[in-house]
Amino acid sequence: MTLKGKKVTVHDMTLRDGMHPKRHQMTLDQMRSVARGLDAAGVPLIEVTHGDGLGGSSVNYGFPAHSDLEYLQAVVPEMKKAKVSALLIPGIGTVDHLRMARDAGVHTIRVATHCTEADVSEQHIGMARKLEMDTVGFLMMAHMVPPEKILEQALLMESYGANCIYATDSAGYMLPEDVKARIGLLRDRLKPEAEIGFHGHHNLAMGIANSIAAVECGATRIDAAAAGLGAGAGNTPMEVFVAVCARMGIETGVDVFRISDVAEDLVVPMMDHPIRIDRDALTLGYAGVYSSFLLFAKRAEAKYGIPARDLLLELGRRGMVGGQEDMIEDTALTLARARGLAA
Ligand SMILES: C[C@H](O)CC(=O)C(=O)O
Ligand SMILES: [Mn+2]
Repeated sequence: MTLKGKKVTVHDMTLRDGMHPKRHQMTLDQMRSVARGLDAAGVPLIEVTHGDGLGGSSVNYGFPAHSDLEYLQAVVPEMKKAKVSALLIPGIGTVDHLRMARDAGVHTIRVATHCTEADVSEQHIGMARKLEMDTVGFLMMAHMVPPEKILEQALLMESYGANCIYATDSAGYMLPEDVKARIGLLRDRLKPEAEIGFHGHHNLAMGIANSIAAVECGATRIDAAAAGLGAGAGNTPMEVFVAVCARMGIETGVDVFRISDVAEDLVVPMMDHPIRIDRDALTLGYAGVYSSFLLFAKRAEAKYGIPARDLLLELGRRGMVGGQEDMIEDTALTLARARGLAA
């Protein structure tokens, strides 16, 4: 199938999903300079917030170096062409956060729920539409249920007013056929004017292949991060995705060399550890575990002596999903006791 001439909106994740491996400690200067670089490279949409979205600052998710408002105020006025988005998980972020983001100049709001819980997004999606924002429904951990369930949940979000729906591979578990089944069904059954998006994680090195599969099946928004800076083994690496699109004739409007310079000169130097498929990140993708659990599991390994890989496998067996971060330590303690490592 030729994708020549297809237009794709590349949505940058470096400054939001990339907050997970930075333990939400990016400085305002880092946010500003990366955002300026992305804008100059032609990236049209850039997400900025705590890794867990607006209001994520908490014991459960981690305290950031700056508030969401400070980050937004640092980035929004710097943008010449790019628009800024914010993620919001109902229950973590409130409608007051949403209004704050809109007042700070946020253009796109992405209301994220677990893939079976779209019904909790009605109020936030409805409010975003009332505020005339570009409103996206973001279904997380979309590998956990069949495509028909994703469609059911997407239709709910669409009925609340979302103009774009994402299937989100939060665990980096999906293979291209899994992506095609979900994106293809959404494209067939949502309104023709609804956009479809895909958000990938690179834990099985499928970020690019899965994103291209999504485009083949009708997705027009693709998430990616410069140098892949994101949870787990990172997001789909933006500079690679843009280069592959250029080779295939898919139009992103992003300059390959400028975005690779952003990745190399600005993002790689600010990594606290290499974003790569180490054995723990691989386990996320292999066992279908939420990517942002990675650093929690590594910390629990250091504290309780339970290998992060064993812990992640157990979290996968228990079907733990985003929002259950407190259960990681609890599970580590249970395993440590069972192995005689803790009283
Ligand atoms: C809050 C999560 O990090 C959202 C996300 O990027 C994902 O589910 O993947
Ligand atoms: Mn993600």
